[in-house]
Amino acid sequence: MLIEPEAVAKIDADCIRSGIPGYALMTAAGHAVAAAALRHYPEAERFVVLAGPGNNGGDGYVAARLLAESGADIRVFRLSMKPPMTEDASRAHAECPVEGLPLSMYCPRLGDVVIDALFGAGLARDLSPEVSDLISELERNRIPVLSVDIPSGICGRSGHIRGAAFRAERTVTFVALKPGQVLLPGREHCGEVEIAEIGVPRRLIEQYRSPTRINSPDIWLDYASAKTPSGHKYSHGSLGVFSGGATQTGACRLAAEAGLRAGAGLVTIAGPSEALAANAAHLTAVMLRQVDGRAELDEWLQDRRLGAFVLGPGFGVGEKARDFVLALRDRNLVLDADGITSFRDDPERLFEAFSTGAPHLILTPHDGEFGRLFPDVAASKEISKVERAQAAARRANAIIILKGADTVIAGPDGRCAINSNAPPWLATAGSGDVLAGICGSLMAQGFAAFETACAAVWYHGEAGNRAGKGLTAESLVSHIDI
Ligand SMILES: NC(=O)C1=CN([C@@H]2O[C@H](COP(=O)(O)OP(=O)(O)OC[C@H]3O[C@@H](n4cnc5c(N)ncnc54)[C@H](O)[C@@H]3O)[C@@H](O)[C@H]2O)[C@@H](O)CC1
Ligand SMILES: [K+]
Repeated sequence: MLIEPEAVAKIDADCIRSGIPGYALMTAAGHAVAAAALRHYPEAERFVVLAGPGNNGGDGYVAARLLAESGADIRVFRLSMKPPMTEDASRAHAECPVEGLPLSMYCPRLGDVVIDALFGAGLARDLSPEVSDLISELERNRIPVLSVDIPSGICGRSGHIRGAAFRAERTVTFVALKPGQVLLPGREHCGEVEIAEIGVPRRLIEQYRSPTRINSPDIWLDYASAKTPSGHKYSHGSLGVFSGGATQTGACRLAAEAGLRAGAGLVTIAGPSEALAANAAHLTAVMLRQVDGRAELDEWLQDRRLGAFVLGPGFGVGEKARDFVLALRDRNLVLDADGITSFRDDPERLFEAFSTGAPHLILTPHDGEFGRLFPDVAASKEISKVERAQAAARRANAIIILKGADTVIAGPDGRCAINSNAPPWLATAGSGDVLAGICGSLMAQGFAAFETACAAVWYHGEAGNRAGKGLTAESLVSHIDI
């Protein structure tokens, strides 16, 4: 479950209305931070709490008090020497026996462990040059940082860096993860994340559950494989994959092989006559069909058992792609690579074609392709990757798989998932073709489009983990296991 940073204050207020004082939450938060510091840094020579003006700083003062009580050497440096901005933080400050000094007086030294309690959910603007210089100095001296709630400087909503951000070794967060801890670059700045229970009742948290989730199998649980031993090959789904010309057939074959591995009963590559020989030389279980132009395509489409199509990998950019896509407007379609780029000059033509009915188009752009279809959305730097994908999904009435190390899947109804199981080595040539094939396969097997996209991205990541560091697109296919 994820919660948005804006929900933190609302949860606080609800707790107070339920008779749970804010200071009790802050005390529990401070306990969790102090315990993590002692548990993970037994070798620390001194703990240095950097305290901000709000409740994040308040958590820091509580942790400082507890660490002092445990006998640790502890220093506190304050961003501002004015009284803290909230009642709870003021109380935590008053009860802290360690005198706080101005931040400018802190000289990092070897053996320090920094507890970053400058800003959390309340970060509202870029960090000041003073803080950003300190961050650079800590990095230069390799001083370990434990962040309270979220590394200061990371936006909890988007994962973007506001001017600069701490690079924590560990983060102790409260209640639930925030999107900015799963999206890049925020995820990398958090280090190991620990979610501490601080006594907020589950029913209150549930009310503020974000429609954005971390991608995991419970999203597509309802689609547990319906295969039976007696099942006919068509009942497992029939997938069509379009091939490009004679010299560009590898990509469609990767998608087709991935589609078979992902469980489609029948996979057919449809390509122009000039590509038949190249495809035939490499295929065994995948079927082949000659489809040169629109007439042959229309004839093939008479076969209503074809449950989904993949168009794009190696297809070539141009009018033929546009024409084929429009012919597929009432079918389940995964549009990838060249298929996406073909609509760069007139994306509305694509959106219009798929504008009605339940979403049955999956678009799988990386950032560059995304910018071709949604230039205005891509250009707005303020919005998060989640918000970009959601805006695009609404406009296109499609499921968007916005690829990257933090792939985001969004549907037009606002549902969204952030994927986090992909290893870095998954970013290799042909990897996207494999993903498109898994998507097509699952749609052909009867998964709805959003669940298809979430499952495909996740299984693709799992295959990448199993294939290991030396992964090629071919070995990736052989590790698909659904
Ligand atoms: N319900 C929860 O989840 C709980 C949250 N708690 C803590 O409360 C935090 C949120 O507290 P707040 O809402 O007070 O917010 P913060 O403590 O993150 O910061 C808010 C203050 O910082 C100022 N500020 C924001 N960005 C700045 C910048 N770049 N430079 C200078 N000043 C800046 C704001 O004007 C405001 O005064 C959480 O991150 C967490 O640490 C805990 O105390 C326990 C309960
Ligand atoms: K922080």
